[in-house]
Amino acid sequence: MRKSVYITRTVPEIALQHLKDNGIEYTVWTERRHQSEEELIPILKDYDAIIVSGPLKVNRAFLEACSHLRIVSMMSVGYDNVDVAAAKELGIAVGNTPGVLSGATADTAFLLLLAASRKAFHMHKEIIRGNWNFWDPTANLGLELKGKTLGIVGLGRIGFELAQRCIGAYGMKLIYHNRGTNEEAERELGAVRVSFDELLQQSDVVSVHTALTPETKELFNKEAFSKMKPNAIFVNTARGGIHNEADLIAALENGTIWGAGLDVTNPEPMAADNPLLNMHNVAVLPHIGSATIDTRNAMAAIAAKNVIRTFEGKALEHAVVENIHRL
Ligand SMILES: NC(=O)c1ccc[n+]([C@@H]2O[C@H](COP(=O)([O-])OP(=O)(O)OC[C@H]3O[C@@H](n4cnc5c(N)ncnc54)[C@H](O)[C@@H]3O)[C@@H](O)[C@H]2O)c1
Ligand SMILES: O=C(O)[C@H](O)CO
Repeated sequence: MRKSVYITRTVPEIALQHLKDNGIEYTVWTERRHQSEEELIPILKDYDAIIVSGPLKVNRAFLEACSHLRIVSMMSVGYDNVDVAAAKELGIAVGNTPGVLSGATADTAFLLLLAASRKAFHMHKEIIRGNWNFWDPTANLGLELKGKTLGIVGLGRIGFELAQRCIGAYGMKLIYHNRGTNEEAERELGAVRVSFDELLQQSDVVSVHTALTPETKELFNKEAFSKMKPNAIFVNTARGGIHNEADLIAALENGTIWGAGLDVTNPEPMAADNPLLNMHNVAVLPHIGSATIDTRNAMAAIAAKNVIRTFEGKALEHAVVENIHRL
């Protein structure tokens, strides 16, 4: 049986090597733009599988048009752009790449937290413009993190690694809000589970690490920001849809909260004139949470192995929708 996979963006070589070693034909879309669903659907008629990197809407309509696919292999841990119920109904496996990217993404959250707390990105821009305002005792002042309270909404793999960094570096106290109890974090990091409102009220840093779901969509809105401390920093490395961007801008402009660090925005990319890009206490990155050489290699390898295992009729390395019905 012919086995072929379409890969929506250039991926690390290790993925291609795994596919070659297993006799799987592949095509890589090498242009530096994401193809639309409309462009992809006719192309995919000639393929048995797809490796997805990017914001492709793998919704019911897309899956129904491509119901011959054996697997949608996500090169990401997040799968909020996939209609999982439709994939299950149609018998299409869905794989993802959890765990291997937790450290790199936690590093990005930590970087954004530090950058926002010390206005680092703003001052970097000022230097480029030739504005060196140094040794001014009352200018460029930031916030310190030592002994402060870190509140994590969605304390899973990435949140745990961020907490380790904040506790190790600054002895921060950890509170969290989750659907369930994270016993490991309570035991190893002294985490205390609180309600969402208690977390907003008590935290000096609020970092969100849930998936984007109907429950978390715009969870951080005007009401949520209004409950936070005026010197609090909001960090989002999860998904831009979890915050309402207009409400975030207003909260920062009004001094409702102190600063923000964002690896994800709503929408992506954000407009070049977005006020967040010119705020002193805000650090923005273009969704690079997992973008290290090691991590992207590891993600690419899992994405390829999930395809290979599907063609072999084996359980996926990491499954959102298992291909078990094919065994
Ligand atoms: N910026 C990036 O490049 C990047 C990289 C990796 C992951 N992400 C995002 O980070 C998310 C988290 O990844 P992870 O591997 O840590 O996931 P995870 O599943 O290990 O952790 C998520 C946690 O959120 C909790 N949760 C889910 N819904 C909740 C709700 N409504 N209220 C409170 N808690 C809730 C879960 O119980 C879980 O503990 C991903 O879904 C993805 O969207 C972004
Ligand atoms: O979910 C993930 O893995 C990252 O956001 C990359 O899309």
